[in-house]
Amino acid sequence: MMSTATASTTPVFSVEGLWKVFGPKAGRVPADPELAALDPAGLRSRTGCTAAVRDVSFDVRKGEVFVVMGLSGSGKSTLVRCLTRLIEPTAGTIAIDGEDVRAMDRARLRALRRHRAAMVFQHFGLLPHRTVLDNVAYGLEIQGMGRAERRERAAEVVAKVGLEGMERRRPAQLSGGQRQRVGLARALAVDPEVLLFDEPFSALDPLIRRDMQEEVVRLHRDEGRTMVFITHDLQEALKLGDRIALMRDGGVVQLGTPEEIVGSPADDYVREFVRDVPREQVLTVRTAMRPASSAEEAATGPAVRPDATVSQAIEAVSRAGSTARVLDKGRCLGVVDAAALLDVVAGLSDAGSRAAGAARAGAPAPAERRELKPPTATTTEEPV
Ligand SMILES: Nc1ncnc2c1ncn2[C@@H]1O[C@H](COP(=O)(O)OP(=O)(O)OP(=O)(O)O)[C@@H](O)[C@H]1O
Repeated sequence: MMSTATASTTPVFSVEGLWKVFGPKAGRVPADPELAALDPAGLRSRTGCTAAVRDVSFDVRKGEVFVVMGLSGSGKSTLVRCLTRLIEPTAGTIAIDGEDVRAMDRARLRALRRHRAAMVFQHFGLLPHRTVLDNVAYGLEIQGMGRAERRERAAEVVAKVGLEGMERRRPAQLSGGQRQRVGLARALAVDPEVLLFDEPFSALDPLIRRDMQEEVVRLHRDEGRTMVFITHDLQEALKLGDRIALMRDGGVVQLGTPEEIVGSPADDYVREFVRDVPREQVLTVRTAMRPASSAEEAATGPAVRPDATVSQAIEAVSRAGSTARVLDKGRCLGVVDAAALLDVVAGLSDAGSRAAGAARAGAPAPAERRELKPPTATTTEEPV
């Protein structure tokens, strides 16, 4: 998504050294370095325990979509349920807006789940005998809001998620996608600070799934809502995530933007995970950019934005038949040419190989290149 620049760095959730261990005397596992270092099979045979979340630390920043991705059993649901203590953590700290979640009493926890961090589940959790409107109003009802006011508020949210006209239907009279919209509307109705999604779209057929993903993108763009989104689907993660935490065996193997995960995988596991991703659709032109070689090159050719994908730049370069300029607020940051863009598609563009290529050609390595001041040019043109 393009919204990273607008997300501030204030954390909504701040998680440090979090563990969730299932099994007998679970608490001894994080406390004992020898047990904590065992692999899943070793831990199970020594202790009978499973570390569903092992020593995980991250922040969820205000306004971002934070995706937790990983294969089945990697610990995604357990991790996200620990955030509001739907599952009780074994060790570590969790704060929401600086407040210690593990120190909250029952009343405070209830308020956290009702007002501050609402969960949207895969299986909707709708009440079958209630209408759409009353399902959406449910969260407001348990907050103690009066009937007229909550129905008015619910009607607004129902319209917002595209269910206008269906207010009086019951869940059984809706399609899967429509039911998921009701679930989403119910979470939104309480106007939570953060929305937590547990694989909400995995049961939907692909077209409806895409609709719902776009709904999430729209909500994020229009309302700047903070979201934590669990998925095992890489495409979904790349599409929705400002940042992605990739989990394996309870740990986070890499945390980064889609571009960082696809462009600089942390290890072979991540590399294998992202192998089939069309790189040009995820990596931005910054990956392929070099300083303009002349004032003329900085002043001519089609313009692209710094967050344009390589694929968009390829289109611009092909149409124009020339190098494209990367423009940010009228300033030329650098240029991209067809050869560098093709390198990205071919997977030859990671920092290591570019540095090696540059050294072979006797040119400065990328890190040094950034020191060079490219010729700048100002223009009023609108980049693609
Ligand atoms: N209540 C439990 N008791 C024992 N083990 C559990 C319990 N809940 C989860 N686990 C184990 O913890 C690990 C992580 O499970 P979790 O459900 O968090 O994974 P997930 O990534 O969300 O998987 P999925 O995508 O299949 O939902 C798994 O090995 C699972 O078997």
